[in-house]
Amino acid sequence: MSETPKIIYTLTDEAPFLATQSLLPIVKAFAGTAGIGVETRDISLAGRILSQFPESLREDQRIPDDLAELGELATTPAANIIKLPNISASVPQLNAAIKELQAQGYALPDYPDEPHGDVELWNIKARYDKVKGSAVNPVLREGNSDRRAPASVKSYARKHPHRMGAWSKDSKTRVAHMDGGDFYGSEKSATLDKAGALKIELIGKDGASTVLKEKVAVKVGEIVDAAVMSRAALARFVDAEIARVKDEGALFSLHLKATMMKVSDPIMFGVVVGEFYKDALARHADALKQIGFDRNNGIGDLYARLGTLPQAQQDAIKADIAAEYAKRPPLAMVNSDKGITNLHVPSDVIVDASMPAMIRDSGKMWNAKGELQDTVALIPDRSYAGIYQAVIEDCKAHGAFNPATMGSVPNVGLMAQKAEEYGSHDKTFQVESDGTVRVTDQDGRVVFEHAVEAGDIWRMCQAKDAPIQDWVKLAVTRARLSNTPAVFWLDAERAHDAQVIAKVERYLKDHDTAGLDIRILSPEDAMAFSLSRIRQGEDTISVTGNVLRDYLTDLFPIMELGTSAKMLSIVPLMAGGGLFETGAGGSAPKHVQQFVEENYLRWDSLGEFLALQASLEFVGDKTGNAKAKVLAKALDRANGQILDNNRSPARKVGELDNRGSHFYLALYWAQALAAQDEDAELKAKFAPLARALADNEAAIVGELNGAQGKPVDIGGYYHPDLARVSEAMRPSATFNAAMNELK
Ligand SMILES: NC(=O)C1=CN([C@@H]2O[C@H](COP(=O)(O)OP(=O)(O)OC[C@H]3O[C@@H](n4cnc5c(N)ncnc54)[C@H](OP(=O)(O)O)[C@@H]3O)[C@@H](O)[C@H]2O)C=CC1
Ligand SMILES: O=C(O)CCC(=O)C(=O)O
Ligand SMILES: [Mg+2]
Repeated sequence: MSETPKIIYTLTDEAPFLATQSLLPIVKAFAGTAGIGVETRDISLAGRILSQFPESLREDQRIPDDLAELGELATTPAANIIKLPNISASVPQLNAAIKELQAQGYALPDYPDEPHGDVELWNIKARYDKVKGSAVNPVLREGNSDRRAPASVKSYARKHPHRMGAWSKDSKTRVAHMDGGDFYGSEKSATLDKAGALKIELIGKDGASTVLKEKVAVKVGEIVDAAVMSRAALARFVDAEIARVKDEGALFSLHLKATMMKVSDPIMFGVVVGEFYKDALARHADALKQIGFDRNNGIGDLYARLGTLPQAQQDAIKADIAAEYAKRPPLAMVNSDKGITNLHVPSDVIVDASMPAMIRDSGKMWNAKGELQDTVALIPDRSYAGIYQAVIEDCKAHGAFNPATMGSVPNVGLMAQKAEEYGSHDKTFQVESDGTVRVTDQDGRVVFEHAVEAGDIWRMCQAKDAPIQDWVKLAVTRARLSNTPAVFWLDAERAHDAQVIAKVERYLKDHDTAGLDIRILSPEDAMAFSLSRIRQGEDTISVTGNVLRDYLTDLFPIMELGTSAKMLSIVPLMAGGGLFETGAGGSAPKHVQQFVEENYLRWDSLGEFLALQASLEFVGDKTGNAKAKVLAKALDRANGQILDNNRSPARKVGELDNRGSHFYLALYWAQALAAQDEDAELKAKFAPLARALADNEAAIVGELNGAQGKPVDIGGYYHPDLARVSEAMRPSATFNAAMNELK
């Protein structure tokens, strides 16, 4: 007898976690009718933290390491995981979560900023660092990524185009990047012909060696690369841009991925903070050192720590910062009402979402007065900055894109087994002294070396051969299935990409590509090509590495659909299981703020609906569970109806919100099951529910919308009270009673 099929639904953070408390009971009830078990695993930031410190907690407070369990599961054919977005915590977020948990009675240690020589503190820091940044996705993503807008979603967007800000030919908006001394310019890459282990050392000017990493296991055929970002060159670039942007009269903004690139990008963020506030920071260097200000955590860290200084000193520092602002170009704002700037917290402006939002808004960001203004976007490294400049140039020349007519750019992304930059954290170092970073193989041969200076960021990335083969295959399969041209976005001038191109050319030969249009173009050319097609209403598959996967799967959906929440995001796991990610965006902190202030949740769960449908279909294909297929087909119809009848969450109190959209999902799904004739048992089971929900539609929507409009206390931000959230998210007694009948 085969085991009961099982879907794992992840509990995460912020808006998707809140939404889950309303949606999950529906999912469990429906899936249960096909004998499918739906289990949850907690991979939230708070959950990840708690699981790391059992010895600090009471027995009843301890929780297992669900993420580690799912990481293992992902490498087996049994995996069927629905993964919602989670917080990739910056240090300020990590500290806030620890504080909240401590206040709730969890005796966790503080995050040690500088453990110095203390072994115990290093151990604590190491455990927190495991939880920090993008700690979840790389663990679960044991496959490559297939992200696209389903046909129904694309056709809805064409019929109901979202607003796109107009572009002017003389917009001052541009991308600023370095011209040398960056990762792009220094990258060296090699394809290894032997399995073994690499060693990373820093050789000082005096010839002494410091081992940075003793052993990096490598497989045969693996591509490794290493690159260095010069601290001095970065600082010079920032200084020059500060002056230039001031002359141009645009906003100054910085776009990094300090969450996912958790070692390198916070340091780069810190360099920009250091240059922007240079004089004030220098004048108060001693006091700031005393209070433990860390520029890598943003200027917000300074304000958070100021309180311990004498009032007069606080005032002096604030006055000097204000004086600094007067000398600098205006900063792009995250929240102009609260005075939160682009340089406050490294996790507020994240390049994948921030650049598309700016492009959607006519190339503008918010200034201190809360008005939109042209912006210079600093994306220091050249590896990917050019793609955004290409979009900006296209919009300046041809105007904004038109969602009613534009084509689509789905993505096939290389990400399995921690491919490329996003797997580099354990091989990224801020260099402590001038010298040479040298990588040698198991036979003592030098693989590559870089001359470095103190403060530089050196990093090494890996991309294994099997994932690359799988990625090429996935690209060809998608090109064939959708009969769409596919472009590999690879830059022959870039060391790493040159190695990948050789493999792509080799592995394409393993497939029947007759009649397919498959090309390899540099990212800038691929962007120009895809944009020219998009304007003709034509689709082009982007086949990219891990970083461009991230960037493009927010950029194109945000332009095409208004949001990346409506993306189908599938990860066919290499071991045969399935990982179904919901949407392509994040955990939407702004939505939580609105929810606690006015009990209105505008999170759109369409991504969850789409992922669930794919997951049910996967159960059906894999286990021959015919009922799962019937459920999946009916859910597909329900998703179409949600779109056609405009039952997605709106944005304001009084309108349908996340909970209302879940009610309509249940209604349409039940109706589709009651209407089908493939499975009589399901038909009989869902007919009464469909009737009850339809008969009570007005009452239920009245109860759901009636709850809105006042503050809700959910007992925490990172670790809210489950019972309170559940109560707030299920305010319709009529709906709850009808759902109970299904059991
Ligand atoms: N897969 C994952 O686990 C990911 C996690 N993250 C994490 O999410 C957090 C926030 O990241 P950030 O860059 O601000 O990106 P978000 O995607 O969370 O937010 C950007 C904006 O996107 C819109 N949005 C995103 N998802 C939805 C949805 N389902 N329904 C409606 N609107 C949506 C909202 O815009 P508006 O309200 O204006 O419509 C939102 O304010 C960070 O901690 C980041 O690390 C980020 C990306 C992916
Ligand atoms: O893991 C993260 O931090 C973010 C992931 C992300 O943005 C993406 O995969 O699109
Ligand atoms: Mg992303």
